[in-house]
Amino acid sequence: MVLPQKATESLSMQETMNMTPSSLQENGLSQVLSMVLEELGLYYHKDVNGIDALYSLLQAPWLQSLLKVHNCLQQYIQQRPQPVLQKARVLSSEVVDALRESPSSADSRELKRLLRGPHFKALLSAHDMVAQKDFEPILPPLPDNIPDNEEAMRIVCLVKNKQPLGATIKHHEITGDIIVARVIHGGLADRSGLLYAGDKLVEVNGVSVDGLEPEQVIQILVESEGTIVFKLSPVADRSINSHTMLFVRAMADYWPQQDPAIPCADAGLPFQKGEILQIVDQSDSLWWQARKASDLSRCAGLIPSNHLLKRKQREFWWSQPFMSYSCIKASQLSTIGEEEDMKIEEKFVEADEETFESEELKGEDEFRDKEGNIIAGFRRSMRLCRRQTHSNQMSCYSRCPSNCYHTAAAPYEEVVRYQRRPCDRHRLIVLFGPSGVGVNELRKQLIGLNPSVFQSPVPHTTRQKKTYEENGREYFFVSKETFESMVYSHGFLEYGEYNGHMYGTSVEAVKAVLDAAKICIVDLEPQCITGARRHELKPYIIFIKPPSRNCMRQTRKNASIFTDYYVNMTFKEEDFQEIEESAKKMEAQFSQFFDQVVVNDNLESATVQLISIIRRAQDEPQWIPASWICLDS
Ligand SMILES: Nc1ncnc2c1ncn2[C@@H]1O[C@H](COP(=O)(O)OP(=O)(O)OP(=O)(O)O)[C@@H](O)[C@H]1O
Repeated sequence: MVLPQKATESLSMQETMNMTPSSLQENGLSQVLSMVLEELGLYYHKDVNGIDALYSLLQAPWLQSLLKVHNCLQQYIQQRPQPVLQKARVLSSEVVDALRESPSSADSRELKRLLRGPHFKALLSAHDMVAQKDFEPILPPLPDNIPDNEEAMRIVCLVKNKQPLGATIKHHEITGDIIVARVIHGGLADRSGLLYAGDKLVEVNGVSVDGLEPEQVIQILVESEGTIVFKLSPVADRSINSHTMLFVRAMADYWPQQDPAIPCADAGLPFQKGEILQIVDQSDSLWWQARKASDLSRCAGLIPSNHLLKRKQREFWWSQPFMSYSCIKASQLSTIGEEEDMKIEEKFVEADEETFESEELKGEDEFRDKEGNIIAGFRRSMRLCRRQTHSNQMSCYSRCPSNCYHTAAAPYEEVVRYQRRPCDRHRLIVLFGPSGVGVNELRKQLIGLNPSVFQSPVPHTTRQKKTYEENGREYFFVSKETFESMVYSHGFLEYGEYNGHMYGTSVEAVKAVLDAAKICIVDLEPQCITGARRHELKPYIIFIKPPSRNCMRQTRKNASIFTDYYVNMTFKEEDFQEIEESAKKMEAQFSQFFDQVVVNDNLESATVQLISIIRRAQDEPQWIPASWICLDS
């Protein structure tokens, strides 16, 4: 790396710090940057932590170019540029004509290509419109009957178009005057820059609002066409809105039209769990303004503040009649009583719990790669343990059949855009879905197709090692005490008991896969998702959704369902029904955690889709909880 020479005329770091903002602007940021670089040069050989990275960043050509652009723009901000000509578009066409007739060269060809580009043409057209002050719409002249003593009044003319005005009004609590309650960020009133929250409304289109109700004023606004003229008494102490931009993930649904408490339902922003919102105004402690990250061009809408939405959730939860139900039915889980009613066809292989762990079944219980090596994480006992735990834990007492609120959970989760660097661990990939939808099959497909990229963690168990097993291959075989101490230290993503033995997927086993630079794929029960949402794993959660009933009938003709007591049992209508119902409940309860949803219709296409989603999850920017980044640093 070439270090800069210390110029004799440069300022020291201390002098740089002492520069006033105006002197900084005069000297230009790039000059300051070169001074910082020189100063860093002095420390370069002193082995100061992180100096190499900072040095290369400051020297980066893109940063230098950006600074040049910044300096040029800075000049224009101060000078208020005047257009040199008003018909740049015409001039550009003339230049293209002239170039056509002149001898061809590489430069002339490039210039022609640039000038004929649609973006460049549009830019010149925009330039001409600004230069000619060709602004639409033309506002009418101010009324000339404004009394001289009304200098404290402001007359605002807004041209009504199809958009709403973007402001709400209300009675002042003490004076009873009609005042602007709030101006919606990005709406017509906000963009005009002429209406502020707290302004007192005096007249609308020449009609005095004195003694009118806000609804009557709104009626005048609704009925007026074209221009609306407001006469306002400006608010004395206008609060400067700092407009802190914050992105959050909605952890609950909100429907303004169903909320009687919202100040203006039409100004509300409906949202669903999992949607990313940009909060643009938090100046009101009860009603924030936000817009959806998926459509930042729209004007903002009202949403309940964190505190208010939490209160609403609690109130809603308590207002529901009590009823217990299992949020997610343990699919295909049969009690002994139910089993008696089941018609067992001859071809089914019946197996008891012991048989599942017996030597005879070990072959079909295992999943091997092309070389015949065992691939961990697909053992039947582990899956049965999960199912039993699932059935024991998932009996969720809820008062809201369609929407199981966690009253203590925050309704918004702050998120940031995260781009994994190539040197970072891969993100953990979590697949989940109703039992029987094909989560394991898809996991198998992914690992089978590319075992050097995808891997599942090796689970832990307290059961005895069999003669053909190896510690760390099928399972990590540990004592009950070790297992329990791992449970107490939150060392498991999921764990449970089956047939008197403990089974679990440890965080360390997942980290071991990630540390080997592989992509770790786990199949988790939904109730384990919150526990898996850790900064060091940065899980990317994919919900595997069943296709339509018809599609399941068609595609699962030769598929066999995995039950506690039977292997190779074909799907029945009630199995499909249970899968559908479980999926609906999972979506209602956990959709706020979904990063993606994949419909498992055709196995091949669902696998291809998953591979592409996983690649994007690792290589492209994604929204993740801000706390994961804070904890990282
Ligand atoms: N898209 C598909 N088309 C056809 N068959 C499928 C498809 N996806 C899965 N299957 C089959 O459906 C059956 C159940 O799948 P799988 O065992 O993966 O379910 P699961 O979601 O892991 O549930 P469980 O853990 O209860 O077994 C298997 O026989 C599997 O091969």
